[in-house]
Amino acid sequence: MTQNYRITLLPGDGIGPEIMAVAVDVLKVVGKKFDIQFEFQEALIGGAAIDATGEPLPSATLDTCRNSDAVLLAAIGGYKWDSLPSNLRPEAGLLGLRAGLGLFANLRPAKILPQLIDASTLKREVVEGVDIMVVRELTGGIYFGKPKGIFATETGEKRGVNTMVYTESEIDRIGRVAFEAARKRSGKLCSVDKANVLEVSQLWRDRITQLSQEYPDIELSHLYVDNAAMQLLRAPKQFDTIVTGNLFGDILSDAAAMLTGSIGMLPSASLGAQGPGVFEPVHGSAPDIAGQDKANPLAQVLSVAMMLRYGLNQPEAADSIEKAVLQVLEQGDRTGDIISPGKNLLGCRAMGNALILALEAQ
Ligand SMILES: NC(=O)C1=CN([C@@H]2O[C@H](COP(=O)(O)OP(=O)(O)OC[C@H]3O[C@@H](n4cnc5c(N)ncnc54)[C@H](O)[C@@H]3O)[C@@H](O)[C@H]2O)C=CC1
Ligand SMILES: CC(C)CC(=O)C(=O)O
Ligand SMILES: [Mg+2]
Repeated sequence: MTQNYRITLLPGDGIGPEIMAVAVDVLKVVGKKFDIQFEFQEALIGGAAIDATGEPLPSATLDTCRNSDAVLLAAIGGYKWDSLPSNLRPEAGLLGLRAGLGLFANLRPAKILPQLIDASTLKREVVEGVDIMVVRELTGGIYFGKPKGIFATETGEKRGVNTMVYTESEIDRIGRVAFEAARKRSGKLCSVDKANVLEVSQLWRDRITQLSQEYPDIELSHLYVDNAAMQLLRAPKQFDTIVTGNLFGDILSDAAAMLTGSIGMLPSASLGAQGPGVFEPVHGSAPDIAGQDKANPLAQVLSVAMMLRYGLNQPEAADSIEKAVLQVLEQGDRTGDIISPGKNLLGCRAMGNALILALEAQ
């Protein structure tokens, strides 16, 4: 029986529309292959939404997303909107989407693919076999805490303020996601915080430690975030699942990306307790290469695979996409972000075409 899904597409800004076009082509082919019917509805977010409506997240966009089975987001942001007040910037649209859909858990896998071992800036023996899952809290912490703003002091000097806040329940719910993820993987969980300095991190560490009593089969460790950043580059294979707050997870997942060869390879899934998830690359809108057909669409395409696996329960279709990605890499196809002497340098569109051929040939 044909399965029907309504997918909201949020292409956003910069390279967003270029990589989204590839993702949609891939979904159409996968739909035919697995007898899945996708109904696409496109909506505005970020700079594109600001230009059209004056707001980074029009309420119509949130309604469209809520009224769908899954949301596929590319990226938002760009130089054009950088001087707007923070509540009107494209990034506010992204944060509003995450909060509006209650997407507190962001899963960011960083796995080195055998074909890309020599594309990492780290030595082969350091990265070979790396397979990390960063579980990042996504709707709390310093990106959402209050007070926030730029205020004038009594002397008239400006003072910028953001506040890192976590409640016990926010820590517990992301902690549970991470312990469960670790249980499905190798049973090791590392919690990353800054408990030597921040009270919010002391609470984080206490709660995660407390929670570990419910998961006696999971080996829990704790690291301060500065050490964790260093360890990720020194000996990344010591990590399996990492759980951390919003800001630390944002930074550590970009660092983890470079273990895999390029940030253009890393997908993510943003999930809540119920309702549609948002599936999006880890990277941003790459304004430096936008409109030049240079973007790597693979993080977006692998986010489609995460959507099929985690959002729509279509694991075979997800497997098929991941297999096609391995196939194009195996045949030597590379976009310019991946260090690859002697390989076929392709643009975004051509990489998409190669993927389609690989899917059709399966
Ligand atoms: N989820 C989102 O929509 C995110 C949006 N942003 C926004 O994106 C804009 C640019 O931010 P940046 O700090 O430059 O981060 P970025 O991730 O957009 O780019 C960093 C570097 O990686 C390269 N890169 C990123 N994705 C690539 C891809 N798929 N293929 C090839 N190269 C790729 C870029 O060309 C750039 O040199 C900003 O406005 C920022 O706020 C940043 C991160 C996440
Ligand atoms: C614009 C940021 C809030 C988004 C980001 O960097 C991310 O989610 O990785
Ligand atoms: Mg980021």
